[in-house]
Amino acid sequence: MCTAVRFVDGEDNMFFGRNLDWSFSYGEKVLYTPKDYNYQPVFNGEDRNHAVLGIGIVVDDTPLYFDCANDAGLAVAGLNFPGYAEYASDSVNLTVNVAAYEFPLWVARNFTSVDDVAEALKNVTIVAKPINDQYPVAMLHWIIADATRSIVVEYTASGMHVYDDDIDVMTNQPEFPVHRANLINYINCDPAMVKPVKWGNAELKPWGAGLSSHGLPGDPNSMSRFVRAAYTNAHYPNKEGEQDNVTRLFKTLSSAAMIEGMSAMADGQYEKTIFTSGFSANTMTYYKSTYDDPTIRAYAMADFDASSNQLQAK
Ligand SMILES: C[C@H](CCC(=O)NCCS(=O)(=O)O)[C@H]1CC[C@H]2[C@@H]3[C@H](O)C[C@@H]4C[C@H](O)CC[C@]4(C)[C@H]3C[C@H](O)[C@]12C
Repeated sequence: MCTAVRFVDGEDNMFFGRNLDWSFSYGEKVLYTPKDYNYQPVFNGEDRNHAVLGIGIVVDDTPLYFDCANDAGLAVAGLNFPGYAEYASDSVNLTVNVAAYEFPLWVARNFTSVDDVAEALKNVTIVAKPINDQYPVAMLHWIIADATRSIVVEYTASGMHVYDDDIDVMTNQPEFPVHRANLINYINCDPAMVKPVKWGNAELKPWGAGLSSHGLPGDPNSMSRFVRAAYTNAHYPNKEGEQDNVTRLFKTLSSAAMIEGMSAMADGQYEKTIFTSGFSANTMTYYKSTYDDPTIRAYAMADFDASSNQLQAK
């Protein structure tokens, strides 16, 4: 399972991040695509040359991003959506065709705001074309975020769906509107300290903090993680400065992280949070920690060679 969140600090700097929950790593690294990299979209997509920084692998000299952000502060992450995602089997005339594997790169190379992406998506076909035989098409949906808002993009049998994500969270199946509606089941949850009550002659006193959020789901399934991440993200107090906001980002994501042994996949392998990654538009920096190395490491866009035309990995 995967979880993504977005928030802004008091000065409207966006922070965006995700947990990548899976049973194995693909050997992903922090990957920088300079503006002069020769990106050739597979179909008729454009390249407007924004520099891109994120997490991914390089296949056939193409950066395949799991999540990334660009030099304009626009970020995108792909999360599993099997059983619901259904891309077009071939390109469609008179539309902009984007292969599923290049979708995050196409978004980050071309746009400066969520509004611009949402407008462009009105005429986009996402095509089920694998990059090669080794990597089958991944069935995903995406969250796209900037300093103003986030959207969720789902391409299903009924075509393109773009949802305004006013809760700034995404996980996996089912569709975004189901997650959004399910939150109503938890509107009783609240961080306030519960006051003592009387039931008849008995005085009942809380035995500590936390009772008012009783019922918040603690299990790792996708709908429960959505509720938990939404609750944590919405109630975390505003913070000032880079360090406290990066802490906020990683702590919020840790509330929905998967611990090895909690949940097995169909093949019997346990899912775990392989890595947590995040982007600060405040300092244009990517951050990453892994399951085995929880140290949060920083990768500033400025530390890569912007004048090169070569992909750079760290
Ligand atoms: C497995 C990852 C999603 C994690 C997730 O959402 N887990 C949920 C588990 S569950 O189903 O809900 O149980 C996804 C996110 C991004 C994906 C990768 C990116 O899309 C980039 C390429 C795309 C290629 O088509 C396949 C390899 C790949 C390298 C993908 C492998 C895998 O599908 C990734 C890594």
